[in-house]
Amino acid sequence: MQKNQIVEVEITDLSYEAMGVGHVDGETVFVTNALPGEIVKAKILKAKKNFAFAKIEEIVKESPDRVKVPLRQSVQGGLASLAHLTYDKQLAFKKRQVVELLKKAHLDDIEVADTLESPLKTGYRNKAQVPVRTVKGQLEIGFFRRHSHDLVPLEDFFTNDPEIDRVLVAVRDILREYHVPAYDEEKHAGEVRYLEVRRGVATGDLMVVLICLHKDFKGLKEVTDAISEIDGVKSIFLNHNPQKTNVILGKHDYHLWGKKYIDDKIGDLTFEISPQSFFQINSSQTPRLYKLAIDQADLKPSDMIVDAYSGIGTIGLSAAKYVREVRGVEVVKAAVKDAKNNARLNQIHNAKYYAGKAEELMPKWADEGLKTDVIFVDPPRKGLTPEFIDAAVKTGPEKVVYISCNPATLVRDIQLFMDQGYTNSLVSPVDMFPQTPHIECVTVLKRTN
Ligand SMILES: C[S@@+](CC[C@H](N)C(=O)[O-])C[C@H]1O[C@@H](n2cnc3c(N)ncnc32)[C@H](O)[C@@H]1O
Repeated sequence: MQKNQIVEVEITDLSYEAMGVGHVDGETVFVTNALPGEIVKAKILKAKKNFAFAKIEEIVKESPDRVKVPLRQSVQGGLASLAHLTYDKQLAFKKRQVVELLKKAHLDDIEVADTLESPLKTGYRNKAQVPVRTVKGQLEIGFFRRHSHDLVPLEDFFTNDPEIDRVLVAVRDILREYHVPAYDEEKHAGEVRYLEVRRGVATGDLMVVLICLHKDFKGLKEVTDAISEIDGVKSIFLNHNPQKTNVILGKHDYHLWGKKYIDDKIGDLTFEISPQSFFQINSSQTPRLYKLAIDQADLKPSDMIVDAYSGIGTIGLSAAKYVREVRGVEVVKAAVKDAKNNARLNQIHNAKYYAGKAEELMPKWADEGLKTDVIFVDPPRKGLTPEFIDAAVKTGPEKVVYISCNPATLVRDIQLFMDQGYTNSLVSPVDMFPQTPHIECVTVLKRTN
């Protein structure tokens, strides 16, 4: 296959990134937005030695599972790259990904539950970070076209809470009104790089974060005053990111107006969330995810539990009433401060949170002789480290409840726990990210000796 060649190809599978997979002359071709069962004419965009990437020119035979997507651009841009597949089939796709990863690791005897559907299928995101750039002489918000930094202007982001889109558009209009320059990546000049908006779904509180090249700019006071007038906005920050980087947030947040956090609820608990703290994105599904994890832990009043990768303490604090003691560890200091605060706010007195890397604190605790009954882990995509797993096992937990946002590292880590005498019989995918290929799972590892 060669660049710009048009090939006719039958799509036989979906890749983990939700690209249609087909074969031409024994070589694999990945076609954006194509679905299994379809025959498409596709244009080769990039050809490598044994495989190629392509985009659809014409659908010759359409899948009955194809959904006509209202926002085709955003789907192509990767914002919601599964949106062209019916929701039922999205759930089945996610389950199958987990089944196949387990099979590849020769762990076929572990059962995979049906993916737990999300109550909200669109408009579920309680946080958005969108790029700000100048397009045709005007400041725009939108998304970067796939594999590029070309901004496609957008007002309806499809998976965002519509209240968040309302505020994004209102802030965009204020920036235009006060002639604030958008960031220019090539010249490393201008001001606003990204807009972040977070919403406490239970309270309606909205936080706006202007992610900027400089700490201050001409008109910042007027812009802040105007944003504070937007209905529902309770908190405004400036995040300073002076680096030439693709990383969205800089290290420092400057409080501009209002509260220093927003409030939200999970179940009957209230949480204060500051700008850089992790909070589960899909508020409609989070209580169901935590319930599954806590039910599977089968907690006892005498239990000592660890909440590792604890964020603002949501899992440990949700479990605290069932157990004797909770100890949490989290690397982001502001999140640990939030966790301590949240324990106080909810009058929970048996939970302590510590700042540090889980792979460093867990070995320290194990060396100090800590004994645990249940360990909850909820790491980022790269999963756990062997050092963490060794130390966790040393504290003797009967169960390790693993919440994972990357099934590939989950399967790797299940094997590591199995090597240390733990068993696993069921992985439950939970759909936290409808319309995207991202997969969240919950599973429990049980000690056998
Ligand atoms: C997927 S989030 C889970 C947060 C929380 N359990 C929740 O449900 O909201 C992962 C968390 O791990 C934290 N983290 C990342 N690397 C870490 C490390 N090496 N040690 C401890 N925490 C870490 C991140 O800051 C983030 O808060």
